[in-house]
Amino acid sequence: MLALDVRNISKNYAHFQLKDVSFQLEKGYIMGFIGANGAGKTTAIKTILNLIHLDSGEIYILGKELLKHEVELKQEIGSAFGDIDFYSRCKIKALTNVIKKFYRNWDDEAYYNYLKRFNLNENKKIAELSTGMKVKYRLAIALSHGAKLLILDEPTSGLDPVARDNLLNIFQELVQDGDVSILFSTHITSDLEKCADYITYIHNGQIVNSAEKEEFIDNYRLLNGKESQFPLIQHQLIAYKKNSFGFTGLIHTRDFDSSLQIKASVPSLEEIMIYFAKKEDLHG
Ligand SMILES: Nc1ncnc2c1ncn2[C@@H]1O[C@H](COP(=O)(O)OP(=O)(O)OP(=O)(O)O)[C@@H](O)[C@H]1O
Repeated sequence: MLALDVRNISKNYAHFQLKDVSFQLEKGYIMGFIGANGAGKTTAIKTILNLIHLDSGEIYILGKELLKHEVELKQEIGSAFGDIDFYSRCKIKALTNVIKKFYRNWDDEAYYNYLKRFNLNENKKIAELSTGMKVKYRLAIALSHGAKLLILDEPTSGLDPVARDNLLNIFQELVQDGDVSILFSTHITSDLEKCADYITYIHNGQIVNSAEKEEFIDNYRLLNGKESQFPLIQHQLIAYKKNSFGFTGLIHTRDFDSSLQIKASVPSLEEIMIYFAKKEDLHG
């Protein structure tokens, strides 16, 4: 079953378009949503939460159409949106007492377990929470109302390496039973290498690729060739950099002719992103 099915969504802003974005997340898995600054991650995430209206397309969550079942689905979605900084003078305890009234499946026992686990003191004011504590508080809320789909915009940014590692471990634990699914955006590709099952890559408002992580990476090869080899392959390269020995370039695996004897390796996610950004510089 699909936890999330995004079908051909589009959104037009004056200077940016989300163009025909489609991707699917299977129930019980973690999907990393990547792309450069301004690529459209937050815009796409906001449409999935129906915080902004679509111009076209459809979104299905846990098999139900978002627009038709929004109230019901909001019970099943845990997100890290809604700025809690607004309630800075409020204590965790007081804010939770307000929030929990919105959720029919609220589970106090689970909530207190998460507070304990995340080392959160409910007598602290929101203003007293560090970035990492705020992420954990939001997660505690999402997990205590029985959310089946977590949609998180850069949950690990601003966390120190230890806190990040802890959070990624929690993500992995959450999906273990197959009931919870997670979509999270990030710029930190090592997060994805550690815990994402699927990767969706958005570039200039369009999906470049959405696939299982190993398959995603296997779509590309990083070439390291001599100057004399460059003309043989230049037109197949997604992007390249020249250096004093020759060139390095990214290519779709399907376009690579291994008989050319050019050294090829499997790129990292970071390298894939860097070369896609470079493509703009090369082709305008
Ligand atoms: N309300 C809005 N009105 C007009 N343009 C907008 C609006 N919100 C976002 N945009 C534009 O949409 C584009 C994509 O922004 P978005 O925040 O979705 O990118 P992002 O991938 O999340 O970037 P980052 O990694 O920097 O957070 C940007 O060019 C931005 O200026």
